Amino acid sequence: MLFMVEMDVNIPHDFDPAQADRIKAEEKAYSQTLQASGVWRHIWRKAGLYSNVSIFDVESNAALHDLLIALPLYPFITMTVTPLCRHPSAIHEDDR
Ligand SMILES: O=C(O)CC1=CCC(=O)O1
Repeated sequence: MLFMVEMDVNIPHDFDPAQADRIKAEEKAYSQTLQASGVWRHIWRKAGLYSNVSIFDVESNAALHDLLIALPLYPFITMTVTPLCRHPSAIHEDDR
């Protein structure tokens, strides 16, 4: 099952910068592990924003939920989740 997840990150200005850097490093490692596994298919920065748009390929809504709430930055992220399905004009076999 494919989902588009838009993540807007908002770390409070008075949050400890060293702790923020540690959490960002954990987030990067977590994200890159899931990208390598194929579950986190795409991640794109929204230009000019501390936001990304990501595509996940997971087995179920519950699997996506578990993955998202485990994000190290989760307490600082506002998310929008959109289920996706294959477009009839898609030419790439993995767009499903
Ligand atoms: O910087 C972001 O958009 C938040 C984020 C998600 C995965 C990652 O590595 O950073």
